[in-house]
Amino acid sequence: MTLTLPAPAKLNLFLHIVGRRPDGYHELQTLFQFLDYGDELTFTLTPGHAGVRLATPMPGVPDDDNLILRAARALETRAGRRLPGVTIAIDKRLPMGGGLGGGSSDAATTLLALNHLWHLGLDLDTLAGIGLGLGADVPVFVHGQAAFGEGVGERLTPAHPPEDWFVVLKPDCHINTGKIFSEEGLTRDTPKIKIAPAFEGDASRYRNDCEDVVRKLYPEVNQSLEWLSQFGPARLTGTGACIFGRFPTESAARIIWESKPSGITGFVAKGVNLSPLHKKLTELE
Ligand SMILES: C[C@](O)(CO)[C@H](O)COP(=O)(O)OP(=O)(O)OC[C@H]1O[C@@H](n2ccc(N)nc2=O)[C@H](O)[C@@H]1O
Ligand SMILES: Nc1ncnc2c1ncn2[C@@H]1O[C@H](COP(=O)(O)OP(=O)(O)OP(=O)(O)O)[C@@H](O)[C@H]1O
Repeated sequence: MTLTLPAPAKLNLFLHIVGRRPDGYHELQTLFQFLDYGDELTFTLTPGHAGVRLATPMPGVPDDDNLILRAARALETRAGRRLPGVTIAIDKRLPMGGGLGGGSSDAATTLLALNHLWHLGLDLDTLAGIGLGLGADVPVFVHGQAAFGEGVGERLTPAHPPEDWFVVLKPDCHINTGKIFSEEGLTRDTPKIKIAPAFEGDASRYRNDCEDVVRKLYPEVNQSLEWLSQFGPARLTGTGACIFGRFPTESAARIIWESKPSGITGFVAKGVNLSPLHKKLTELE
């Protein structure tokens, strides 16, 4: 049996750092929305062969560190019994370390796919709990609904931001999340907002507290933000390196995309409040 499922990107439409936990992790307030663009994972049951293996290893990521295998193993441990073998092939489209949550999304898709194929019957809260052990962004991908995130992003309240179109640009640099969170100059004391539906539709109030530090350290990001800002508000997602601009229609987004400076990669995609993963799983039922 074979199952092919999407692992979509996320955007942090805004990202406020509101404090720091005793363990050093930063407390955030963020608005997550999914994009109808991402990786694609194909799961094939191999009952004759025990174990989980990757059919397409990822350059630069040893298999044992790959969040896909780590998610599968965490699920096996939770099940506490021998499960049919599975081979996982990956069509990797999301840039790594881009702030689009690619690795976390791959992990969430793996948790949901194997829960289905292995007939484990675990609910989304349980899967999100397992996912949180793999990364702070995994729970939102497991739940599959646009959401306000608090804590490190694991306390989620469903949200309904406008489903606009985005130009996403990937400046030519790699940003390590841990490095940004350890920068001295990072804003860490943004006052907590009372999370209100009025805030989610008001894009003029969206801000990313990592942006100033990232602009200073990575001139490529600064230049891309300056360029995209000519056409409307442009923001960093996560700790970067990707940035996004919001447009009301696909054609408006494509016109800007076509005129981007040479040497910048990226894509055009629609913001969606139901994850394409959950849409596909519902269609399978
Ligand atoms: C920036 C976001 O993408 C926003 O959605 C996420 O908070 C990042 O979450 P993530 O990718 O799971 O982050 P990780 O790769 O686990 O974090 C790497 C490092 O960044 C720091 N880190 C991360 C998240 C957080 N809320 N506070 C932190 O201080 C920690 O030192 C951690 O060891
Ligand atoms: N399946 C995977 N896909 C991508 N990266 C992975 C995967 N498994 C492990 N990694 C590791 O995780 C790191 C971060 O990758 P990812 O693409 O999730 O970053 P990101 O988009 O910045 O995520 P976030 O927004 O959650 O910080 C990579 O540099 C890589 O070493």
